[in-house]
Amino acid sequence: MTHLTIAMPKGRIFEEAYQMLIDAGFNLPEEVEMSRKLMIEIPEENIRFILAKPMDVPVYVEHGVADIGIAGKDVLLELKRNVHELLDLKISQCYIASAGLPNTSMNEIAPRIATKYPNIAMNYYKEIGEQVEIIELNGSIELAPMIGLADRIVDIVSTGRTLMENGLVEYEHITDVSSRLIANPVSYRMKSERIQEVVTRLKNLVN
Ligand SMILES: Nc1ncnc2c1ncn2[C@@H]1O[C@H](COP(=O)(O)OP(=O)(O)OP(=O)(O)O)[C@@H](O)[C@H]1O
Ligand SMILES: O=P(O)(O)OC[C@H]1O[C@H](OP(=O)(O)OP(=O)(O)O)[C@H](O)[C@@H]1O
Repeated sequence: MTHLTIAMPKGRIFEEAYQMLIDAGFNLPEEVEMSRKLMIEIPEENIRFILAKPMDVPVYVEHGVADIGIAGKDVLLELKRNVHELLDLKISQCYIASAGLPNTSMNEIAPRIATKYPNIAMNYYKEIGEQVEIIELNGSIELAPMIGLADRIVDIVSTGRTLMENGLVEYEHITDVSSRLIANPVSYRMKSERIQEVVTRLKNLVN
């Protein structure tokens, strides 16, 4: 059986994605999420997992140190790495939207947009013909309009609870997001049978 290295995102996607692999019939230990280990060998399946920051998964896959990986569509759109997108796993579903304080219009001269997705935000405002100033943050994006740092944010919305509890409203729905199975292009050719088997087994669960 060909060896596979799989890059998994730590954090909120991990548990659902790992459970999906178990449901797909892979013989994996149940207690892995309790561990602090970042590299886990599963000799029974000839699989090695590496546990990376969600934004770093496509980097490991593009460089070929992981053959396949699981990444949010938000991360793929933001980073535009050279990886193949094989399957929409339809987990961690959410969307990217612009939001701000209610009943406010954007400053006419270079409105300020706070986001952890500078490329997605820039492309969106370019498409709709708005010239904006991007303020890049790493988290707690909703603070920016409340404290007067930005006119709008571009961020993930799932239940809408974070917006609501911080007195913000959604303005534009930008794009839908879910987690995707991705592959290194060379691995995809060299290990096609093994990778295709993973795709087929996961596809049965998605449909
Ligand atoms: N509220 C949410 N509901 C559902 N999915 C989400 C939500 N927020 C983010 N996601 C998805 O989960 C992925 C990982 O998010 P997570 O919050 O675990 O990490 P992160 O905030 O990007 O990284 P960090 O480890 O720096 O906190 C995102 O790339 C996105 O696809
Ligand atoms: O619509 P909701 O269900 O409230 O989810 C949306 C929130 O979830 C994410 O934040 P996260 O928990 O990852 O925190 P951070 O980005 O501030 O680190 C996202 O950046 C939103 O703030």
